[in-house]
Amino acid sequence: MNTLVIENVSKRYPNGVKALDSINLNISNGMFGLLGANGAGKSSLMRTIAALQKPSSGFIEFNNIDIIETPQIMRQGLGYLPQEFDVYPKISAQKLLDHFAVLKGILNRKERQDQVSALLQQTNLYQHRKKSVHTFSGGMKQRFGIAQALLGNPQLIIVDEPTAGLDPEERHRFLNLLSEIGQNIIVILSTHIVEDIQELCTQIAILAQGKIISKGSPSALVEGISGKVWSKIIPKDQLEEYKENYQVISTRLIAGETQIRVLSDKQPTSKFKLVTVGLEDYYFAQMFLNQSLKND
Ligand SMILES: Nc1ncnc2c1ncn2[C@@H]1O[C@H](COP(=O)(O)OP(=O)(O)OP(=O)(O)O)[C@@H](O)[C@H]1O
Repeated sequence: MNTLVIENVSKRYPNGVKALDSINLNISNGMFGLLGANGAGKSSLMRTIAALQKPSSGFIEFNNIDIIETPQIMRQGLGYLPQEFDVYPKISAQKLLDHFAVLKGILNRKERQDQVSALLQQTNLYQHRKKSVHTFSGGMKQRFGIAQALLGNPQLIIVDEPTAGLDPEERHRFLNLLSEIGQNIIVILSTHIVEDIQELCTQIAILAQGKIISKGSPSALVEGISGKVWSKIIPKDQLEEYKENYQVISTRLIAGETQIRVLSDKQPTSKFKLVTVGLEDYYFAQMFLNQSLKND
């Protein structure tokens, strides 16, 4: 079992932005989802865990090794698929993966060929191995990104917002691949898309303005607000009024009508219907409560 321990990690950039504020997380094998809006600090945390930047304070240990003191250990044992990974020379997928394998220090030719073939198979790209990666679809490129991240058998994989721009089928395929990999190692998936993590991640954390505002198993978190979210269709011009009187956590347009979802221990009025809650409701509720705390 692999373990990643993050204790009191903060990061302030030279321009004064505090991107991470006392982060504490304990992560072991499986898929871990890090959820947060744009600018919440997800990439800052991913880069810090990947030992690509040092935290301003705090402590990170991977399998009992201090990775702030010895970042090279982390960089060697890690697979990282950054947000921007889209620059490919015009050579075949197989050759490019072989090249990445050399960069990862897999110098034995036979070992390299075996790993490259196995990874192309695992990511379902073997039949496309002779094609150049720049001709691949978005989903194929992301799967290629995972193949390169898996070179050298890393025990920790970090994927930063991997599903942006993928169509539903490719997204599904990609997430299933990650979940398969997560059975034996730690996979950290950072995303602002709730559906990406609700079914596949065993543990999640929600990040807002550099702080973890909630963490746990998705089902336990969702259970915590079960029976407390109510919906109502309202005239659009009354939205502000409802926001003043109720804890409106989300608004959506359904078949041209405005539906609000409200957080409340009791049924607000007889016109409100109880909602079967999902992770998205939990996420919106947390964001709402976090914002209310800040406004107080
Ligand atoms: N190298 C940097 N120098 C200065 N500020 C930075 C740097 N990188 C990120 N920031 C700032 O830190 C905050 C968190 O950014 P970060 O990219 O970590 O968030 P994110 O959750 O990954 O967002 P996104 O999904 O938009 O990438 C933002 O205010 C951002 O402008």
